[in-house]
Amino acid sequence: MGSEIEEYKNMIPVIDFTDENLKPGSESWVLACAKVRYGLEEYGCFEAVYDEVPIQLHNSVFAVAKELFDLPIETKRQKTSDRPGSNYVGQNPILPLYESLGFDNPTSYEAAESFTRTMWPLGNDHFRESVRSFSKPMAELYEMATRMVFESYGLGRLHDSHVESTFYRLRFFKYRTPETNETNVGLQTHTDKTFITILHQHEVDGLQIRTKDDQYIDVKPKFSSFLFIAGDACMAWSNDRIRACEHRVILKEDQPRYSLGVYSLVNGVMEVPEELIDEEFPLRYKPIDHLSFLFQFFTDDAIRYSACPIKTSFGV
Ligand SMILES: O=C(O)CCC(=O)C(=O)O
Ligand SMILES: [Fe+2]
Repeated sequence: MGSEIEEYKNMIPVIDFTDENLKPGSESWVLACAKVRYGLEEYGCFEAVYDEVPIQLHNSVFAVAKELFDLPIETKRQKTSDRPGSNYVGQNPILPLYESLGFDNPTSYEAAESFTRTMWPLGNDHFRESVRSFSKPMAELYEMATRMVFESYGLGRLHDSHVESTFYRLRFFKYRTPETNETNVGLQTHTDKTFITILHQHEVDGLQIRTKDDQYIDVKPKFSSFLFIAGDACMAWSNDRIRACEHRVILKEDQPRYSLGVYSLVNGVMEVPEELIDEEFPLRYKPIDHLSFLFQFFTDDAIRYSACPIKTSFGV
């Protein structure tokens, strides 16, 4: 196993979740757990290949994403919620190319229908069902991959309760093409405030990951590939063993870019598991209330613009 891990040094690991031999406890499972952990500790991410999203579904979810962004701005602004970070973002002079919109619990019929009706008062079954069909395999991928993360630290016993307290948020992203003399930065380098984000790109590339030694690696769009990214909450849960993935979007092509993010957010309070505390990693976080962290991040500029918001909120 050691030598197989060696092969993954200096590149973002790729794990094939479609592999039939990938059953919990099998040799390939144990190897995949090691790769997942290596990817998250070294880069804050890994690439998951998962063909439960066939190309037809990939195409239809991006076709409806385009339909969504083609709606008038006033319609997109109708999406409001008291949950932090779930409103429409766009026409922001600091991020002129970027627009983003989404909703919580995308696998649920009621939640998907309610969002769809906010956007299309007469309904849009194709939108609702494409989004639900895409979100279901994303939830499966999330459960399998987080099981590997937990098991790689000997914390398999905590995984079921993690999944029970997790909910998902689906967000659609659009970047228009820059005009002459305009910036080509779609999104500045940042970490996500999520536990995990699963990113999926369509045709036009632009996503880049920042490495520990300040290099940027391009992540190419592939229809059956998903980038599994650790957010600030995962970093804190792991007591800083896992890096929150720093990433950005740079527009290089003369076409609008679409992408999708499936966010995982955790209800209730997470504590750093005692197995992750030792001399090298003494306890670095108080119990973390993820949703109150999100609320603080979006309402308190002192936290939002601090060097590491989750440490400002919950560091010991
Ligand atoms: O568009 C992408 O691929 C990434 C979007 C992103 O990083 C974000 O919205 O936090
Ligand atoms: Fe992000």
